[in-house]
Amino acid sequence: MAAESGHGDHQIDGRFNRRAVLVEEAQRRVLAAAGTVASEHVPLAECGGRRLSRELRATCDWPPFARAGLDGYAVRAADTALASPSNPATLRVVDTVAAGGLALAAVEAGTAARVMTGAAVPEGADAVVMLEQTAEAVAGGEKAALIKAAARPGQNVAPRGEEFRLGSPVAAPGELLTPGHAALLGTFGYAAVPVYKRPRVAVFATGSELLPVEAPLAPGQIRDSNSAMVAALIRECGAEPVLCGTLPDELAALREALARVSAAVDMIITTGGVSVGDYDAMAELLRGLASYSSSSPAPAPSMLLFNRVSMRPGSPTSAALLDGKLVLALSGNPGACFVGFELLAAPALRAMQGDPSPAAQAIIARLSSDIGKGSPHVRYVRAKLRFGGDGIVYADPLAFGKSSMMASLAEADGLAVIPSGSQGSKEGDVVQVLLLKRTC
Ligand SMILES: Nc1nc2c(c(=O)[nH]1)N[C@H]1C(S)=C(S)[C@@H](COP(=O)(O)OP(=O)(O)OC[C@H]3O[C@@H](n4cnc5c(N)ncnc54)[C@H](O)[C@@H]3O)O[C@H]1N2
Ligand code: MOO
Ligand SMILES: [Mg+2]
Repeated sequence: MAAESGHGDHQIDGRFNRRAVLVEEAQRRVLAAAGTVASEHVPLAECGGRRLSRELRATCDWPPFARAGLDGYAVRAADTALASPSNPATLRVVDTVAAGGLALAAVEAGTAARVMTGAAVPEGADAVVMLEQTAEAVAGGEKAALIKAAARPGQNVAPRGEEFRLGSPVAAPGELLTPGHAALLGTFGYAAVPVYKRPRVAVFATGSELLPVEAPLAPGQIRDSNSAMVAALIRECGAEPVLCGTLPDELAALREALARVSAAVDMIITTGGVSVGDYDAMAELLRGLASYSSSSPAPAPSMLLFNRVSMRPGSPTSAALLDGKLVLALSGNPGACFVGFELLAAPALRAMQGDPSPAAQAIIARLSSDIGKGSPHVRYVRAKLRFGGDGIVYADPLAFGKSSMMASLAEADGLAVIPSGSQGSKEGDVVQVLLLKRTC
């Protein structure tokens, strides 16, 4: 092992030789390494929450025919120009059209067709008068309708192509499909929908102190809570966690477990073991890699992307490519693990599914209390958002927000971004808040 100079003779393994990158640079490197996953077809009824992998267009005009918006009579508006309750227009009824049916007769001057909501408006008619403004009658021995209100041309008729023209775009690649999209795609006959596959993400919790969740506590040990948290976060990003359990703080065990799962997943997330402790084995594994270089012409299959990020919590968060697979090594501290996921893993997972704007959504809010101390690193403070009666959104910083703490994680709906600097932020300051509950 190469000796490090200037740190005392017991520091022989370079574990302190870590250069911090800015959050934006870390995000850029991870996104560049993430790529996109392959696509697949899913049944229409299962497309909600998936991301479309290619543009879909209207396969016909929509509506495909002039459509009655109400139950009533299809008329020529001109025939009703003078109609009123006291002076109704009397029109001979030439046909009755159910939704799904077609009129056999056209509506000519002096005639009308009874139509149901959703029926094709017969040729010749240009308006529909609602049934409530009509009465049935007999005129000259034939069925007639009394029209008691003047109709405007086009009234209660949805013209062909009003919403979509054949070939016009319906949904763009990367769009997160909603129930509304399902309706549109069904309308245009897309029984199977091309979507990005759900990225498969291996999750390892490293730490010899970790017990399975179902185990009773033992002295000095804790249950692995990161695996379940990260799995839930992965699902929120539309990806599929592959839970790989816990690993001891041993380099060989880590190396072997990661290599074994690598081919079966699109990304690997580990938690723990990334700091400078004697048993921080992920850090040791990553130290063996060549470092990222912006000037290298092509990425090497295995390289360290970064092993320190200028942020709190989560400064030891690391990322690498191992045999071409993106590995995000999050901190073991639950708060830092959560923040590292939101800032680095979540955008990568969204980008892998074609999301054109994968960064966290942010709003501007007013801090409701001081974030006392300054920091050389940008800080992400768990906060609860609140709508003040004054129309302003407030960010209430939550108690128990330290990196090692969990109590505020469940409650937080945003991360208030406190810029680096000597001051911290004060009550009333306007800050950016990254939203944890995405709406699009
Ligand atoms: N001398 C220094 N010590 C530390 C530094 C430093 O710069 N110098 N950095 C601190 C910071 S900041 C962080 S963050 C942590 C990062 O620690 P690791 O990522 O190495 O994580 P571990 O050491 O494995 O564990 C930390 C903590 O989290 C608990 N943990 C771990 N895994 C889980 C899990 N799956 N579920 C629940 N809790 C977990 C673990 O028991 C520890 O308490 O390092 C600081 N130290
Ligand atoms: O960077 Mo660590 O995550 O503060 O505690
Ligand atoms: Mg550690």
